[in-house]
Amino acid sequence: MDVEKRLKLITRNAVEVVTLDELRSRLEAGEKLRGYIGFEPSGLFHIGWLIWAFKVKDLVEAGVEFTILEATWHAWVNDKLGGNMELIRKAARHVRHVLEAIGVPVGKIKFVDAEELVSDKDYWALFLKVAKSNTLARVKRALTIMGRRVEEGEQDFSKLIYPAMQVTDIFYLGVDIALGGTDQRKAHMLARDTAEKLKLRKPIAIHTPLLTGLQGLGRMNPSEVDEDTHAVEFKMSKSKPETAIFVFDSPEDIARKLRRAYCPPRETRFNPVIEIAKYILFPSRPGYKLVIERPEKFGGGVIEVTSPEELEKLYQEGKIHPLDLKNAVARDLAELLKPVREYFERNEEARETLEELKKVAMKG
Ligand SMILES: Nc1ncnc2c1ncn2[C@@H]1O[C@H](COP(=O)(O)OP(=O)(O)OP(=O)(O)O)[C@@H](O)[C@H]1O
Ligand SMILES: N[C@@H](Cc1ccc(O)cc1)C(=O)O
Repeated sequence: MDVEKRLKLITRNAVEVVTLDELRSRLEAGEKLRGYIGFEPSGLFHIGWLIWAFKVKDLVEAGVEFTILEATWHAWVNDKLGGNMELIRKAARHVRHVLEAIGVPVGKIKFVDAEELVSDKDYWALFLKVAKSNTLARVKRALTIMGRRVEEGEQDFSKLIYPAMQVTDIFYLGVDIALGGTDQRKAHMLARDTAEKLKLRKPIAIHTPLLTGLQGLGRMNPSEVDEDTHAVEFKMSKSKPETAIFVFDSPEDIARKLRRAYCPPRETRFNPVIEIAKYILFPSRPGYKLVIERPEKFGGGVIEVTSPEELEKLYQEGKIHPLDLKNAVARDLAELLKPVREYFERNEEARETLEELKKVAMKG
């Protein structure tokens, strides 16, 4: 694959690449690129995670050597699953099953448990170097990468070391590319600045969009919501199961959840139904068309939408009714997730892990 093709594949559907020039020059130099993403194994796989999972697929296809970090210790620091490591590890296995079910080439990916990193004293030596290169104020500003407001992050001291651990992960794994949703930007910027101070190579950051939870913004006005507030309060999150569609949900559950979802007429900003189409359905395969049917009593007919831009335009002009949009999105999302449901039916171990996690995770 030539450089332009690889570049296109690596960057498509991403919100930003920091920086594109660095990525291009490393590709042009013919370097073997290594990338990673970390996640906190602490619950069930929601559809927001498909966005980064599709990007992992693109990166592997573009020849990037990829590692997935199961951030078990970070989940502990972040009070997930009551710090129960056995459950945290099960949650990590659940994610691996889902990735396999949606066609991410897990055989070509290296999975690393954070336990491995922290059992090496070199990791902690590196951690101290990272910590020494940064002020407490700077680290505090990055606390939103844990999905918490800064004040919450100060509740117990362990949380203050989380951002420096995440930066240390990047250097310890020696990756060129750090992938994550836009809520991870502060960790990646901290890593880039720290790299400069420690004379290490700056990681390139690739950020994918964040899917808004089904509750939307509630009574907030979209123009009043900044990126941090959106990430902490309104993104779809496994810690708030009522806001999420899970990848193993039945078509009926998907339809029911979407019928109740926030979807104000003509408003596309932070509209989760529009975003599911834009970030998940359109990128899911080339040539995808969203076919929206209008009931007979409202004049009938079918609208075929061929791009996210067209969808946004038609919706803003009031040419698509929210309920018709919800029905079309529910139908195609259920179809997209069929292989996941089938995988969980077939694979007993995956099903058992899922059932166990459901019991704990659904309690919130
Ligand atoms: N709603 C979302 N849409 C897209 N990406 C997401 C979403 N939520 C999390 N991510 C991405 O998934 C990765 C793992 O995030 P994380 O473990 O914090 O998930 P989470 O669902 O927010 O969990 P929690 O509720 O426990 O904070 C990160 O790169 C993050 O940016
Ligand atoms: N902070 C990330 C999880 C993570 C942890 C460690 C890492 O090295 C990378 C990512 C999140 O909450 O989504």
